[in-house]
Amino acid sequence: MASATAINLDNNIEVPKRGMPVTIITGFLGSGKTTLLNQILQNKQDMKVAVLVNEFGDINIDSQLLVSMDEDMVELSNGCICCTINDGLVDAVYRVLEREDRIDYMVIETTGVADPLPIVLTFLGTELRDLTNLDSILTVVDAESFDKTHFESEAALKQITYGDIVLLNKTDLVSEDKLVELETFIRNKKDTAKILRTQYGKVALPLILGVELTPNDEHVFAKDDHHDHHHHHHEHEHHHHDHHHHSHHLENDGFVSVSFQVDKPFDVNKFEHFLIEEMPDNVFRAKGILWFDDSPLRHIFQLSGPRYNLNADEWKTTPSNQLVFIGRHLDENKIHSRLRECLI
Ligand SMILES: Nc1nc2c(ncn2[C@@H]2O[C@H](COP(=O)(O)OP(=O)(O)OP(=O)(O)O)[C@@H](O)[C@H]2O)c(=O)[nH]1
Repeated sequence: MASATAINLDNNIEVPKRGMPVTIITGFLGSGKTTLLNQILQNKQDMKVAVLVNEFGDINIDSQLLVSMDEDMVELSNGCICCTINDGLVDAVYRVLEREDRIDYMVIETTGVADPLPIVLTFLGTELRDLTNLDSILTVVDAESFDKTHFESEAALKQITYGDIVLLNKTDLVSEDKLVELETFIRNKKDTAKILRTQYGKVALPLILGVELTPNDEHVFAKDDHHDHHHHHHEHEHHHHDHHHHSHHLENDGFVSVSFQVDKPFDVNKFEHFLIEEMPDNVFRAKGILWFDDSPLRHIFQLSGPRYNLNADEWKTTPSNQLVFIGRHLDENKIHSRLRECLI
């Protein structure tokens, strides 16, 4: 734990002087991590927050959906942060630390299929240990779709095990009984976790930032590290410039991503038909920024489990279509050909 005296910022978040405080946001696909990040950015007041976003997929959709893309924002490319030796992450953190303007806090959003341990060890077990102060690991849980099988994903369970704070999110979609059942499950996995119920990630920031909950000792974590990362066969080599490889990780509990990007608009009726009639069942998560020929607006598409929605806002870039689908055993050719049929 950091022992340094804390400075009190206007919004009462206690930020220690020693090392830049870092919060890691983890949580399964579609649980509400980006939504939480937007809550933080909207309520941070005068605090300067640097954001690192790591996405599973070849296109950065999340970073385009954050409320501010201003200068205090840094984007971490879709590289692999599944490994303990994690130069991309270390470099991105250095870029933040070396900035001339003041940065008070760093928040990292991990991909939904990531085990957070390698990221934690990057902060506690490298030279970053002296420059940063890992404040807490926040785990966002989708109260509607999480159940005891945790999506047959080892990563989903690890995310809970390493969470100092668990945000039980989407409480609007479930009964009190289900919430109590999930809280019991979470406590059984980690009895010290602070559980907070949330809707759309709304939570008072002093409850989640500057809380100094992560033990500042890599040995607490390192005992869990052996079987996961040293003996675990990586399908990909570290071709940091070869995006195609990164979209086909086999180590992500079988989850793969398929991306589609094209500079032509969709016909809205054809796309709706695709959405309702042709969306493969094994797509667990999809998101995109959509361009329809009959609309001057951009449409934000979100699909998570059984639910999807489309919201319109203004284009901030030249219109184009960008979509990412995530699931197990996805047929890339089929998804691409169906989408091409939706184009004008
Ligand atoms: N009903 C409901 N929907 C929510 C809530 N929080 C988030 N959502 C919706 O859930 C969907 C996924 O939210 P995101 O914040 O993008 O989830 P994520 O964890 O960043 O997803 P990945 O980037 O795929 O890992 C979006 O459509 C959100 O609007 C909530 O509390 N209630």
